[in-house]
Amino acid sequence: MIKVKHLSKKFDDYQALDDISLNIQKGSIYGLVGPNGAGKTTLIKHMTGVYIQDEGRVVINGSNVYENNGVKELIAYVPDDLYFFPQYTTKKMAELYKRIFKTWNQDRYEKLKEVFKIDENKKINKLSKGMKKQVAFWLSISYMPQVMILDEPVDGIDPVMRKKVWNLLVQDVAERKMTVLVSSHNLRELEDVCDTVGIMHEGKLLIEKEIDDLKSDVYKIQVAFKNGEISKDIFSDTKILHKENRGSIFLYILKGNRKETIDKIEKKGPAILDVLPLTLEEIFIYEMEGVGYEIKNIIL
Ligand SMILES: Nc1ncnc2c1ncn2[C@@H]1O[C@H](COP(=O)(O)OP(=O)(O)OP(=O)(O)O)[C@@H](O)[C@H]1O
Repeated sequence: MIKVKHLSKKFDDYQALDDISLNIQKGSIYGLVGPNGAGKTTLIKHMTGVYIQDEGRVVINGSNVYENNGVKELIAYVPDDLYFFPQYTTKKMAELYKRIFKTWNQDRYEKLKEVFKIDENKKINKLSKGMKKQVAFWLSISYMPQVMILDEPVDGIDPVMRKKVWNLLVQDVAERKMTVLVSSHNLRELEDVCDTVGIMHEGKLLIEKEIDDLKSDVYKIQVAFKNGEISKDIFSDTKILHKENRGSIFLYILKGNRKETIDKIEKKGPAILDVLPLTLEEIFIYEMEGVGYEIKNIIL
């Protein structure tokens, strides 16, 4: 559905995107994560046809996006930095959308009044930051887009409304195979909704994986041996992302063949061996640590 092929972009001498390729399947939710300045918004602005790339292509439904109104009509884009016409109310925006988008669904817009509970006659610019985000999402999902591209969609929205926004998104993906790309720093919430996650760093895509694979690939173990030693050959086929010890108990974050490594440890007869699940947030932190983006222990 969405293909980004070898996309590169420089702002003057700064390489903001460096040979990015990614694939998003129809009817799936792709989570784009990365530290501040990684290039997420820049990538999104190429995917929505705002920026023109230096090299590469963005293809949606088989066609290039840039300067292609036919393709852009399929996409709803909720940017991080929202803009609304100064005098417009939500109702007036809905009337405008109705004229612009053939797929506008008035019935849905009306039904979602119950969900968003925002006065549609109030000027949008007079609403709070979180309410503006809600309005942007409400209007976008009411024209039944085939693709939704969302940059920090729940930033500033309260927890109850955030849950409702995610639920609406998941519902449209399940019911009408909408395709979603969402950038967020809220990894706990992304983890619940995404099928695939892409981790960006310094303009590059470090990792792109289905979330289930990502979680089975990176794992945490707690291990202890009676003699207190761990032979190095246990980890010969695996990458140690992180290691620490509390007394004789060692905690490892490992990446690689889980079964082989666990088998090797078990053969050595450990006193303790626990394999613990990792959250997406932990995976992100350890992967970033692996590329030198460390979380230093700061003592104040
Ligand atoms: N229009 C621009 N002109 C020059 N540099 C830019 C421009 N837009 C972005 N950049 C630079 O490109 C890099 C990537 O920025 P971008 O906004 O894409 O990051 P991001 O991953 O979305 O970050 P955040 O999580 O903070 O929103 C940054 O170093 C930024 O300063």
